[in-house]
Amino acid sequence: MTQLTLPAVAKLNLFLHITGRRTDGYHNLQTLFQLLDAGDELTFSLRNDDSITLDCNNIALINEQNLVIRAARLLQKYGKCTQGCDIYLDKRLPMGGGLGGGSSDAATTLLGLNKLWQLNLSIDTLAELGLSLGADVPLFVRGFTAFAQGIGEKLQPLQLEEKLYLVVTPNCHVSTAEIFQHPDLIRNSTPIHDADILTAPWRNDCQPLVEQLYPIVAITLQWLVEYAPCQMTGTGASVFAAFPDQTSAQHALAQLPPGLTGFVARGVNQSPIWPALADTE
Ligand SMILES: C[C@@](CO)(OP(=O)(O)O)[C@H](O)COP(=O)(O)OP(=O)(O)OC[C@H]1O[C@@H](n2ccc(N)nc2=O)[C@H](O)[C@@H]1O
Ligand SMILES: Nc1ncnc2c1ncn2[C@@H]1O[C@H](COP(=O)(O)OP(=O)(O)O)[C@@H](O)[C@H]1O
Repeated sequence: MTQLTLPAVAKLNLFLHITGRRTDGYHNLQTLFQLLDAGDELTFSLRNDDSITLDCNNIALINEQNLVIRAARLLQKYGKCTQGCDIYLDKRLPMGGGLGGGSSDAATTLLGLNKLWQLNLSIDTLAELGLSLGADVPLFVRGFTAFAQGIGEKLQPLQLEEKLYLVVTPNCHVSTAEIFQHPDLIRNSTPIHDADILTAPWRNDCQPLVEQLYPIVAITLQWLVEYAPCQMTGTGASVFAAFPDQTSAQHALAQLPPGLTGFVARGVNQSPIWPALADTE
């Protein structure tokens, strides 16, 4: 095999409760990660030398800081690999939207190059490598909808109803680091017990602060709530609501006010990367 094309799906945080702050500045949280069937796509092509290159439909993303490049270099070093690759990233997800696009791209890179370079590293090893790139990366390496604790890396798979979601992104970029550093962030929520995950009230502790700092997020939620109960995902700025069917979701999408972008996607319990990887066997 010399070439591989794989999806890098988005996630929603159906709830996000922040239960404390660790001494290293990271926050302990409890969150319900819902994978979606929509996202970016990456193509990996084997090279004869050890160079790693990135091309992308968004030229602003072609740089050494891209999580795709960082994941590829990390894996090449860890796996003592003498091969390189050319990577093409088809960026489709909004960035800085709390949809985990960068983390998902990194995870797909780890999984894809593990296969292309025939490193045979375990999923546990890839998840651990991924955690050094970002708190969300292990979720996408494992590729299942999950209840997460710790800083987001302690994952417990969950089977949820695979609902249809409308995801709406206002034209603003929310920095995850800015929100977690803010003095007004709610960071003392009472932890919920595993048994109460599906019944406890679902809310996002970052949402009140983000609505205050970025009024456009509050305005977007006010628009969406006219159609269905809605919430913010991650540290924003994207918001989402579940719809009973394609017709009603597409109808709301068609009414989007100027300045907002959106897409409809289905929640999935397992990432489509698993069947895609299996097809390459
Ligand atoms: C909080 C979540 C919920 O999904 O937000 P989103 O990024 O999706 O919006 C994620 O876990 C984020 O994951 P990720 O985006 O990979 O975070 P990282 O790069 O590791 O960290 C970005 C910044 O957020 C802070 N951070 C992140 C995760 C966490 N549990 N506590 C934190 O305090 C870190 O201090 C860091 O400055
Ligand atoms: N492959 C990538 N895709 C998107 N963003 C990336 C990528 N690599 C690095 N980044 C950086 O990470 C930031 C947050 O990206 P993203 O994962 O889309 O947001 P979030 O963590 O809010 O879901 C971007 O603004 C960008 O600077």
